[in-house]
Amino acid sequence: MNAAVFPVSLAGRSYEVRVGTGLLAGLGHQAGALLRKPVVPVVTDEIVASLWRDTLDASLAAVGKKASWLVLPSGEATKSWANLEKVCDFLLAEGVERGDHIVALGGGVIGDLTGFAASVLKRGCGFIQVPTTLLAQVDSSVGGKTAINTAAGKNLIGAFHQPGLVLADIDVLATLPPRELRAGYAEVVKYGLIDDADFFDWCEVHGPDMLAGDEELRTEAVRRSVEAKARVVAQDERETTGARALLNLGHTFGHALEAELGYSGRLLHGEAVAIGMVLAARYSVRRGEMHRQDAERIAAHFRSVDMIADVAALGLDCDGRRLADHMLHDKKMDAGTLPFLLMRGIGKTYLAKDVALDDVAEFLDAELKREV
Ligand SMILES: NC(=O)c1ccc[n+]([C@@H]2O[C@H](COP(=O)([O-])OP(=O)(O)OC[C@H]3O[C@@H](n4cnc5c(N)ncnc54)[C@H](O)[C@@H]3O)[C@@H](O)[C@H]2O)c1
Ligand SMILES: O=C(O)C(=O)C[C@@H](O)[C@H](O)[C@H](O)COP(=O)(O)O
Ligand SMILES: [Zn+2]
Repeated sequence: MNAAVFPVSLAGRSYEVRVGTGLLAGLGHQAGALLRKPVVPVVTDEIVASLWRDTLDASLAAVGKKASWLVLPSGEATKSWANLEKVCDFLLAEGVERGDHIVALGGGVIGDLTGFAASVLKRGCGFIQVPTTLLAQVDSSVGGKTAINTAAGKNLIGAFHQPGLVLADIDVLATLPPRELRAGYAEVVKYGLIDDADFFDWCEVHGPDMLAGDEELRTEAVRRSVEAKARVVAQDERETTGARALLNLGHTFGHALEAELGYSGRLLHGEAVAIGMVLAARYSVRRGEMHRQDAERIAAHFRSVDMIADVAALGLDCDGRRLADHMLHDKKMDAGTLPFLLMRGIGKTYLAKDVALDDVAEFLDAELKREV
């Protein structure tokens, strides 16, 4: 076992994010006293269960415990009211008490859903995030945003509820399909675009090898991302000062694309965010705030790792107004105005409060027709 530890420090509380290898196999020891009872409720999805269930069972057996499993379907549609009920009923049947910690083993879908269930179960019980996708390791398992989707939009029902521990095991990424790795990579690149131009340079140099499987580079990508996220969350846990909103770069555009496609799996969250960040950059160019070369450098980087950079390439059957209308549900909406994360350059993201949605709709019309 080999791990680095990153504390997430919040007002009066903190928890550890451990990044390394052998963490799932050592989960029983890693979680220690957080697991108070002989039976540990674990929520996961079908694909993760087929690959990693035995490893977790063995890790609990090593400390004289056993898992009780709830296995849900894989995919974004699982973040639903119906599954929230299922998880809560499962936890109640397992007799979970407030002081217990349940385990979320999976990607962002399982982490968001299980974390939300933990936030409402008896008004809040503990949970341990064991993220198994790159996206969940670099982003969703850290920071306590939990949620489900509704017909009206992404993550509209949820809570801030921090985990008691996060175990990001690089070993489990070995079974992740390339498309899922690339989707998670978008959130890695995001940290460079927000406020760390050197990290964006690192991504340009090392991103392809990291995606191809280099374990040291994967560890470095996860560590740097977790450090960046922990720093932001410590400043603004509940997204009230504007600091945490920076983590939403590309998401207003991206969530609109996900909503338009109905969480069908045609576009993964990270894929939508990659296109969304290119749109944010190009919209910043339109406002005269960013050099066109910088925006196109971002698009070129995503293309270089076989990701879609241009919304036009999706061939959507909608106009800019329709996408802009999805944005009316964005949680950043404040007194009828929607703040946007825009860029003054790579690593220079800021929250703009003077954006007119009509102008965004017009911009999107042009982007939807861009020649690609
Ligand atoms: N809470 C947050 O701060 C936050 C941050 C970013 C994203 N999110 C949310 O996270 C979700 C996306 O997460 P995701 O990309 O992890 O998707 P996901 O959870 O659907 O996982 C992606 C796919 O990979 C499979 N999988 C997971 N681990 C695997 C492994 N080790 N080997 C093989 N297959 C594996 C899953 O079964 C699934 O099919 C979205 O709902 C998004 O809104 C939340
Ligand atoms: O942690 C955050 O804050 C983020 O915004 C991280 C995002 O990558 C993530 O997709 C988040 O769930 C989006 O939040 P939302 O508030 O726009 O639903
Ligand atoms: Zn995201």
